[in-house]
Amino acid sequence: MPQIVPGQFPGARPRRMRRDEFSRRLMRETVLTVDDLIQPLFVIEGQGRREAVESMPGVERLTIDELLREGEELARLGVPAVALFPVTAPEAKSLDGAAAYAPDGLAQRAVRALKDAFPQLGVITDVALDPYTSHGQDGIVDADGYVLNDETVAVLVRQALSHAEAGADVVAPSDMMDGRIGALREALESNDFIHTRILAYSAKYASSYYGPFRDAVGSAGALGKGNKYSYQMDPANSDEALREVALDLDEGADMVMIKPGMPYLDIVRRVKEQFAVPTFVYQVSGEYAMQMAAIRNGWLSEAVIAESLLCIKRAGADGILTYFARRVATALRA
Ligand SMILES: NCc1[nH]cc(CCC(=O)O)c1CC(=O)O
Ligand SMILES: [Mg+2]
Repeated sequence: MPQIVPGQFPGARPRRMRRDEFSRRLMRETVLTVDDLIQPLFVIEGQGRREAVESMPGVERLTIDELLREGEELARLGVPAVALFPVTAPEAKSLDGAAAYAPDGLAQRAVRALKDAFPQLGVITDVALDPYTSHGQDGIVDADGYVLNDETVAVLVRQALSHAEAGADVVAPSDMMDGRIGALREALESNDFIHTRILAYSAKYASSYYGPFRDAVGSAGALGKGNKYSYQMDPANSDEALREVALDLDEGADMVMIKPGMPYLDIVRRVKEQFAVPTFVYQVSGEYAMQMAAIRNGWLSEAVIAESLLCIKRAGADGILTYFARRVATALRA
């Protein structure tokens, strides 16, 4: 079909297809649906309480009974899964993060309660030690504060097994230790948790967009001026992400994740093109905070929410962890 008509201006009219809604709809390549959404939720001890997270307007920390209300609504809306992030009281934190694998810990109780009440709602748990360590790092540290790899992986294995025991459908290591996917897979297999999926935070960058999350789980104070540069990736790198993803897939990951989202969509595209595996993106707390701040100031329209998620999907994401999940699912159902 000749597109350019020689000697005529304009030579082609791509606007023809954009003229009417019917042809815009027919040529639309990407559609955001409820099936693409995962809702992260913060869990606290207690009963009948919701605490606002100041740097994340509209996001609350929930006691388990309130978590069940939220789970009911998300299940009703058809959101496929939630990702749980427990908040540990300062007195329960320790150097070795041992509270992470307590069989009756907050995370483990939250998983049990959700799976009992809403078996069809997928439950994803966070495998990492930062909510449980007194120094706010994702692992065990040596005398110089360096996060020890293999010692940390041993604890992550105990933590993941306690989540699987509680009924978690998916364990999601967000720590970036080397070799942890292989260790988790082997431990799950040899303990008969053959159905437990692993969502690997494979390319997790040392990002300043995590600030509001650290406020939400209370790891910001513990971490202080510390940073996570010795295990999370340098935002300058892209080839390194491909290597991390390749290793995690070899070690037995079912799904891989890139985090944060919007500033890292080139990574999402490279990963999806190279590996063609289930690829997830975390639209992180800072991305949420930025958009909410601008919307609340009247500087941006709330249409940016759906646009940002659509663009993440267009880049190659099969699913998105987003604090907007419930809001978007509600709008999509309307
Ligand atoms: N294991 C820690 C963890 N798990 C998820 C997030 C960030 C999520 C967000 O910002 O929304 C972080 C923060 C960090 O690495 O310091
Ligand atoms: Mg790795």
